[in-house]
Order: sequence, then C-alpha cells, then structure tokens
Amino acid sequence: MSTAVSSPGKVLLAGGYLVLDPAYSGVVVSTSARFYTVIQDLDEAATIARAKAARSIEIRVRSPQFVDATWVYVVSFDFDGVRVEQVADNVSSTSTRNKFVHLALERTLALALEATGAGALQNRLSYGLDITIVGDNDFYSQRAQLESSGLPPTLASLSQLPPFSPTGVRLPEVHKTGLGSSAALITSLVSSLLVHLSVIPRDELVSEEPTAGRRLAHNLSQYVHCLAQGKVGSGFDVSAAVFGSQLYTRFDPAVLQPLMSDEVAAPQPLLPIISPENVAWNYRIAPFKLPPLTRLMLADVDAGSNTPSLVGQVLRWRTESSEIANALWKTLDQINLALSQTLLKLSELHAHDPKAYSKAVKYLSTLQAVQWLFLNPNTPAVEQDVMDAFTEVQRLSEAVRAKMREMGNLSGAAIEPPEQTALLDACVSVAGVIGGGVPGAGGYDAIWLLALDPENCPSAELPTSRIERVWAEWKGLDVSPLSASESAARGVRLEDVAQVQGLKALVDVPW
Ligand SMILES: Nc1ncnc2c1ncn2[C@@H]1O[C@H](COP(=O)(O)OP(=O)(O)OP(=O)(O)O)[C@@H](O)[C@H]1O
Ligand SMILES: C[C@@](O)(CCOP(=O)(O)O)CC(=O)O
Repeated sequence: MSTAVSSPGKVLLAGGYLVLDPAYSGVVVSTSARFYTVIQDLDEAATIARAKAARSIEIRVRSPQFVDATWVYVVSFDFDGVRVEQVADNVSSTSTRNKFVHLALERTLALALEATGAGALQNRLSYGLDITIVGDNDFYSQRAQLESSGLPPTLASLSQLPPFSPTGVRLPEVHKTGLGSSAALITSLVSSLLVHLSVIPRDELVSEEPTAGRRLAHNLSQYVHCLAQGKVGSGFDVSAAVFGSQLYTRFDPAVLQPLMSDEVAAPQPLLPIISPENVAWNYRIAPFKLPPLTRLMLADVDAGSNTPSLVGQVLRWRTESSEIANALWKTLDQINLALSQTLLKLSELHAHDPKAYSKAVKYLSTLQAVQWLFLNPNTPAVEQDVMDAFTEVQRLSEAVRAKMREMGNLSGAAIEPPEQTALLDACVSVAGVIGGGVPGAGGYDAIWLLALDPENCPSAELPTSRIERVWAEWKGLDVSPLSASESAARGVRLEDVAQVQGLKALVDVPW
C-alpha cells in the first residue's frame, strides 16, 4: 500500500501586505515546482516484531535531499487519544527535531482518529509508516550545486541537475528561494496522510474541484502550518498549495484561535473546527490563471530579507499613519484587481480567437513595451484588442511597483530597494516582457517577470532568452534563475511514483 501526493509552491504577484487584511485579495500563482510526499507501509519483519513487542507503531520520515534528515516517531493510543513521540535515540547531535513534520503527523493522526475511529486507524497504521519527503530543486538555491559542477547559473544548467538534487547541508542551513517550501511540505504531508489513512477518498485529489476532502486538507494544512510557524499568517501559500493559482481572500484567524495552543496533545476535538462544514472558514478563492503564450520567469536574488521584520515595519506604519495607509491600500487594491481582471481577459480573448491572439503575441514579442503604444493603425480589431490588453497589463504592473515602492518609502521597509528597482527596470525594458515585480513581501529575495512566449520562435529570439542574458550579465545583484513557471495542474494532487522522474529511486533506497 503506497500513497504519493504532491503540492505546488507559490508566487504572490500582487497583494503583498494587503492580503493580510480580509478586505483585500492577493493574486497568487502556483508553481510547477512541487513538494512530494510518498507514504508506504513499513513491512520489514524486524520492525513489525519490534513494534509488536513494544506495543507501539513506528513512523519513519526522511528527507533525502538533506544531511541528517531522518526522524523516527512512535505512535501510541491511550484514553486521551493518539500520541506521536520522536524516538529518543533519534534526537541526537546529528539528527534534529522537525517541528513541521512532527506537528503534521500528530495533528493529522488526531483528526483521523476522530474521523475514522480508533479501530480503523490502528488497522491502517498496523505495519507502521515509511514516509519520504522531497521538494523540486527550485525550492532551494542551486548556486552551490551549479558552481561545483562548473555550470553557469542558467535555465539550461538547471535542467542538467538531477531531480531532487542533494543540497549537501542540514535543513536549517539551506538557502530557500521563497517558493513556500513549508506550506507545500505541510500540504503534501497532511494530504497524503489523510488519503493513506482513508479520511478522504483518493478521487478527491484527482479531480481539481474544491471537494469536501480537498477543503478538509486545506483547513488542516492551514492549522498545522500556523501552529508550526507560531502565528496565523494570511495563508495564501497553503491555499495555493491546495487549490492552485487563484485570487485569494484570507480567512478570519479567529477560526483557529481555540486550537493555537502549542500543547503536545490537542486539548479539544479538532474535527468540529477543522471540518469544511464549519462556516467560520470564510476564506474566498476565485479562479485565476496567467494568459496563454506567456511565461512566468522567476529569479532568486542572493541577498535575502527577513519577511517577518518587513511585515512588522509595514503594519506598524499602517497603524500609526492609518489615513495615508488606508488610502494607499485602497488605490493599490484597485490596481491589483484591474491587473488580475486584465490578465483573465487575455485568456478570454485567446479562447475567442486563438489565431489572432497568437499573431498579436508574436508581433509584440519583438518590441519593447514602450513601443506597444505606437502600433500600425491597420491592425485588425481582434488583434488590436489583444495588444491593448497586454499594454494595459504592462501599465498596471508598473503601477503596482510604483505603489509598492511608495509603501516602502513611507513605512521605511525595503520592499523594492534601489538595487531591485535597477534590475527590474532593465528586465521590463527587454522586448517582449509584459511586466514584473518583487513577489510577496518584496525585499532582496526574488523577482518575477511575465514574458510573451510566442509559438514557433527560435529559442535565441524568445523574450525569455533575452531576459536570461540580462540576468547573466547583471552586476548589481547575484541573480540566479529558477526553472519553475506556472503549474498546469491546480493544487494538491495524487501522483504515480513511477511517473515522477527520480522519485522511485529515492523511495526505494533502504533505510
Ligand atoms: N524537504 C523538507 N523536508 C522536511 N522538512 C522541510 C523540508 N523543507 C522544509 N521543511 C520544513 O520547513 C521549515 C522551513 O519553514 P519556513 O516557514 O522557515 O520556510 P518558508 O517560509 O516556507 O520558506 P520559503 O518560502 O523560502 O520556501 C524547515 O525548518 C523544516 O521544518
Ligand atoms: C507580506 C505577506 O502579505 C506576503 C509574504 O509573501 P512571501 O512569503 O514574501 O512570498 C505576508 C502574508 O500574506 O502572510
């Protein structure tokens, strides 16, 4: 019996800071970079004999991309419910604790106990569990791997690295890229356990509909993620990991307050609060996707910023200068909404006339956005509509940047610091680039760009290749591309291990 589940990473294109407030929404794109959790029954005779002798059940978790990343737990049942404890000799100087993994196991088993009953849960766990967790290379900086292989930081080099490449370091030392590793990890682990323990049917993670099972996985993942991070954030990262690209409006954090104590065992039943039937889960998700024949480009900027301290600075300023801040929030929200609506309109224009759309993309891809306003007056109306919409996206994404810079200047937080401004200005002036910005909280972490991706175009002439050349030559910051683009699949999904390149080999390695 084996279960494999993956969930995507995220990029918040617009709505950073605003999305913390339920009055505003964020434009969230889920990435092709995914986290995978594979659960198998532990079937070695010795383990079973040991477990029987100890009258306990063993769960082994490993993250083969990291040094000393194995965690062994024992599960026991008592009148209080189910306990999950890390095996003492596993907590040595080399092997550490992993709060995220531990809480995901503990709270998911507690919920499974309530949902299926002790007998069914003990039955499903009777052989113990062997869990392997891996994340696509994009979640972690690959600079060191590229350097040690003598490869330049390009998309072509990244494609030469093995899937789930070892990072060579322990988890706390890894350089993350901001794609939301912990949210994707928690979502894939929680969802795979819910399926493996028969709390939700497998089919619910095959269809992309927001079924009750998927919503249960969402609520439980949000809860575990908040508990592990020690705070209730906006939750857009978990929502992207579960439902895919979307316009996200947060839930009222009050729903989780009764469960936010960090006690080992949950003091009260989880299901009444976590259940998708609980109307206090008032998050809203509206469909969103990037337009056809465009490509999201991401780059990691090797300087790094501390998101919580940026958030602290901005929110403090918002409280102190509420009148100016609220006016800024309102204007920025209107621009963000217009941006998302114009991007969605482009998908409609494509559906209406794919040929005219493709011609318009091909034409614009050869010109800088500043030249898009001065087009041939004889352009057919349908193509002109497409070009007008792309021109509008370009204008709006520059307007978002300007307002985010204003937020940074007024609050004193380095949201789009001058080095990032110089880099983004150079990138958005490349022919065929539609727009860009600093994702999420901004700072020195990363940039996103949206480029036209015309059909049948020689690779060297693609806007994406031009962007790569700018990045390769950039001196102001150390820019390293990520290979991820937008995820074609919507959110968390069931996987066939054999179909995911490199996964089976890692899962089959004996302990
Ligand atoms: N491959 C993995 N295996 C097990 N645990 C992991 C793995 N990757 C991340 N984690 C867990 O997630 C924690 C990092 O969470 P944190 O909230 O600091 O990152 P994040 O904000 O999601 O980062 P980013 O958005 O840059 O990916 C790690 O300390 C670890 O507990
Ligand atoms: C600033 C904030 O709105 C976005 C942070 O996004 P990111 O982790 O920088 O991608 C915080 C949040 O929504 O939890």
